[in-house]
Amino acid sequence: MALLVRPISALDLLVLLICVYLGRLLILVRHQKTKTSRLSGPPRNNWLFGAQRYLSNSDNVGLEFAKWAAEYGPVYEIPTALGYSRIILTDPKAIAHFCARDTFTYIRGKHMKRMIDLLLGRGLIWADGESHRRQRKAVSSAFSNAAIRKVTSVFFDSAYKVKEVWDTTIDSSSSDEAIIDVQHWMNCVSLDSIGIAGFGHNFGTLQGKRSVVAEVFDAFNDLKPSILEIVNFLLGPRIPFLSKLPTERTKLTKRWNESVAEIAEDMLARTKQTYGEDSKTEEKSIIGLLLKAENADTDLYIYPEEVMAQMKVLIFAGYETTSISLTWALIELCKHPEAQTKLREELTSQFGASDPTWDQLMTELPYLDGVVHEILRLHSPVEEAIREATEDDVIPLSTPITDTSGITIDRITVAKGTQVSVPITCMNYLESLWGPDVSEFKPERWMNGVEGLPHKVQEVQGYRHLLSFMDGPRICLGRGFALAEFKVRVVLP
Ligand code: HEM
Repeated sequence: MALLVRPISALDLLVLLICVYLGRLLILVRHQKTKTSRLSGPPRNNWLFGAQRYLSNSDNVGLEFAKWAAEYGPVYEIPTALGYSRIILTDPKAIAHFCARDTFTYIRGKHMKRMIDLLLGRGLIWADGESHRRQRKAVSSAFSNAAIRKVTSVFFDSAYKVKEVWDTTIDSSSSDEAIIDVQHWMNCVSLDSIGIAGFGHNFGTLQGKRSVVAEVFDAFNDLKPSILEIVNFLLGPRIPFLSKLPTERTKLTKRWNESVAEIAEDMLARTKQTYGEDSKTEEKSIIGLLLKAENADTDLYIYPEEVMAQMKVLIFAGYETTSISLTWALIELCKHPEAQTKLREELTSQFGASDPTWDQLMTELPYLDGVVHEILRLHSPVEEAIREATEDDVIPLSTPITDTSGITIDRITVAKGTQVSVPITCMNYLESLWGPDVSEFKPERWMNGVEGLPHKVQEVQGYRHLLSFMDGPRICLGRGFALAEFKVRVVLP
């Protein structure tokens, strides 16, 4: 009997590969489902994208998560792409457990790390575990209170420059009105501040200088996502090669990398020249500390390729977060003239026409403090912290929940590979924590210190019981920098 053997075609190979991929996917999904607690959550209406398409079209993801928390309980799961799901934690004890294990048991997924690598290199935001600990130690002294105290004058200088431009615009307007693009100016303030205070480099955007870095950021924001990008965003975590597809975003990422690398190399060269090998000059700037760390004799060793990455991280992390918060501060103050009056009274009664020092800004202006924290609560620029479990884990809960089989549980099991998330903005919107006035702009709620906050809120760990800067090993490194800049900007509207 003759056996007909057909050569394997490319199509056969493709079908085989797809079958292997889907088979592996099924096994993984099954493994996670059997080892992870069965939690309630919104239904899976779309197998391909799960709830991600719905969330990416939402104006306020925090409110969506808060709505689901009210419906399904403080810990629930949402469907994600290709049959997977993500656990959402709003229970304070569960979040504390998660944050304490951040960078070791919970790390960013492979796809996210690849995207960070392309954009920022293998610096602090990319690193996990011991590598993260070492890098963080190397740069954290640059953000000490003593360091921020020294650069507060930079924030005042930038604030005065903006005030001057705005005064001129208003004075030269022929009518009673003048249109000011607040977001644009807040971007300039943030970029110039991080440049001067962080690296001694003046981007000069407040003086109207063109900055490629700012242009690339603007282009990123204006980018209308192509089909490829949407597919990469939604399916990339499960189909990693999608992040390699050439898109407009990858072109912009390349431009951003080149422009920052150019500035960074220039800064590195200048700083090395200024400090010199044996210079006794005190190192104040972030770049100075990074260079010090580049010397292998110190215990703060950072590899040369990480120095550049760290600089990208600082510009990236410090630029838009602060400018978004500053813009929201001005919007809320415009909507609440009574808050403006209270702020002015507090300032003029204590300091007249002079500028408060860093210490006074931090401790002697309770209403200003309330305004700043209320903005951070209502308009947190970072929406969610998503991680993947590197091992099976058990997360304890402060409030028992009922799983889908009707059993009451006071801890949940999480299988290796499961996505777990802290929905930062949602935590700030939960009526169950903050009370019925949760959506109101009320600086007064911060006036009696953290003891004045509702008891439930006090169960949340983190800076002032807010997760806007996250918590644990990845808590925002620049929070002191951001708060000082924020307060200076709000006292000089
Ligand atoms: C209002 C302003 C800011 C907010 C709300 C904010 C919030 C955050 C949050 C939530 C994270 C953690 C993200 C995650 O774990 O996924 C973070 C990380 C970080 N932030 Fe900020 N940030 C602000 C301003 C700044 C500024 C001005 C700088 C620097 C000058 C900065 C530097 C960093 C760095 C370096 C990290 C990474 C820390 C690590 O992975 O160890 N941030 N920030």
